[in-house]
Amino acid sequence: MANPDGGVSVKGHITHVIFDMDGLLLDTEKFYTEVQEIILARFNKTFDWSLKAKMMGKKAIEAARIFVEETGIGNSLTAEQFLVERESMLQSLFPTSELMPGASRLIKHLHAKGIPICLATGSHKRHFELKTQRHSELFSLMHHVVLGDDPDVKKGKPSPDVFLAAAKRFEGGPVNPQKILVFEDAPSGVLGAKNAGTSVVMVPDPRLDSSLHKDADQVLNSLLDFKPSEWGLPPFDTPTS
Ligand SMILES: O=P(O)(O)OC[C@@H](O)CO
Ligand SMILES: [Mg+2]
Repeated sequence: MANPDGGVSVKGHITHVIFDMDGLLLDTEKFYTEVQEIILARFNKTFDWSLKAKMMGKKAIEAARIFVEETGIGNSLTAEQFLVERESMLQSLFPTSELMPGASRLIKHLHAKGIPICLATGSHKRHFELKTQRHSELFSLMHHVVLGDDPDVKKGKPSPDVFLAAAKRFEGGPVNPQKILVFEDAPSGVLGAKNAGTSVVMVPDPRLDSSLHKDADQVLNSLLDFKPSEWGLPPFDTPTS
């Protein structure tokens, strides 16, 4: 559980780290929000953060079904049609993806200290490639990447599938989930990681209702605020650690 002051109540000796991608390492959630607002405007409806919270972190088709059902537009637009409609807009936005604050510093630090790191995202391969094309050097530091369309990921977050597949593929895996720390921004992702038995640091968008932080072991405003030593990980070399 998260402490109100953002402190750690569950300390563990972490040896491996799993990163979420969208909204955690890359500032891509804003693209989904933008295109969903455009589509809903056609139906004279508005997109809000309670719906956003239900969609984020999920596989594309799962999020699409939630979108058409919750907004009540399902009779006019199917989940499949919604995905087609948003695709051309997303394809032009994704290559402009930028890193979230502190993402590069943390990935490079853990890699330099020999901590095995990997990625576990709901994004499928085609979108992953578009989003990371300007950041291939950084993402190449990941030991492996598990994508939403991976055959081992039968169900998207909050199912533990993507995290269990990620834990299995580390050198000498499967790694004991108690030794793994997951970084997530989405409520479904935090729950998926807990369902896999790992510890979770949540870095939520400030617009997300704080009641949705409750399953995380630690809640931070930014990756820049992460203190590796609180989790038994090597500290940053700079004084800011
Ligand atoms: O699991 P992440 O990397 O957040 O990706 C999910 C994404 O498809 C949008 O929410
Ligand atoms: Mg995410």
